[in-house]
Amino acid sequence: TPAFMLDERSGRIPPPRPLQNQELEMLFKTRSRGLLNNESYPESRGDGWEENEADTIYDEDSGLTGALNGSETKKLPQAIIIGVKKGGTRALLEFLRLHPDIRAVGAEPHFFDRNYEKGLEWYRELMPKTFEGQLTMEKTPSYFVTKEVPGRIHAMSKDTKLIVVVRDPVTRAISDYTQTSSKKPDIPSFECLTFKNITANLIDTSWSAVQIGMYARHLEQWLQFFPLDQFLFVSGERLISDPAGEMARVQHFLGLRRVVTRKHFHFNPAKGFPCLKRLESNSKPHCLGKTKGRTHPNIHPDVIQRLRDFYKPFNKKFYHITGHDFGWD
Ligand SMILES: Nc1ncnc2c1ncn2[C@@H]1O[C@H](COP(=O)(O)OS(=O)(=O)O)[C@@H](OP(=O)(O)O)[C@H]1O
Repeated sequence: TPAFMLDERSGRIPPPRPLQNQELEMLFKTRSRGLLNNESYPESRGDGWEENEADTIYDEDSGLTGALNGSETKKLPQAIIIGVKKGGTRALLEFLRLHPDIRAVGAEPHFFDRNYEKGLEWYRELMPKTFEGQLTMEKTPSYFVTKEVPGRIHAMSKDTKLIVVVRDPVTRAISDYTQTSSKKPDIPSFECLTFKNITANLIDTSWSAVQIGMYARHLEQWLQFFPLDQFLFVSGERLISDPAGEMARVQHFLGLRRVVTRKHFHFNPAKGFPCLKRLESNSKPHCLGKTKGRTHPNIHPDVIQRLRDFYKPFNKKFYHITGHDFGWD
């Protein structure tokens, strides 16, 4: 199942009129360029793979509008969703794509962590075309925990707006583990992997599922390059319980009109998550694919408690730095 279909975009195509020969030619060129660009996509697309179908629709639209008035160009992103893995980054990006002033890459480019040697022009080519005044965005959740990334984004533009979707680090770790074990069913239990030495109560901080949740540590790296007011911390929990409220904060932070509102969301009780409504059609709301909102395994309560204790000082520090209590403790 494709995730959110993005044919809201078609609203931006000018009213139909017969195309001149020249325009047809331009249209053809733009489309074939688009195809080549798709081929140059990095192999790694994160696990939001099923959403990429929507991307194709979206790129074709932009080719069409661009050909008709020639004013669209590919720009480097002015805002990036930098993390965190399993925080709700796909949901946030898909919610943002409802906004007419935002265009975003569907796949995760992994430019600043894995493809940096390809250069900024390669990165810019991945971006969708935008009109003046539209924001270009991408999401790659591993940026938040990769130490080279803050300096690299700063070198691209010191004004880049940075969005971090954060989620209770214990649930996040379990979600991360659930994803890994869905691909490698033979891995040891969560309880096993959590500890270096269970009798000594020594948590294995080198296990990425544990390490990613030490948010304060990672944030300190970023704060060496960017001031705090260039970040927006989105609550992954509120993105589920109050998507419109959280989206109001995001749109405000990005300096956008509040277009995405409660009208766009429909809580799907079977899925247990908000799904998106297309306002101009009566079709059913679209939910994210089945890799989003997986059932988590039951983890031994003692292990959960030990992880809670472990994260407590990191969470406290994170609340202190951000000035926001996310309510995980
Ligand atoms: N609307 C909606 N629909 C479905 N899922 C939603 C939604 N909003 C947030 N979430 C939560 O997003 C979690 C996956 O996070 P990410 O998209 O950041 O994961 S990834 O890092 O890109 O793999 C995913 O984690 P799991 O529940 O563990 O699968 C969801 O809890």
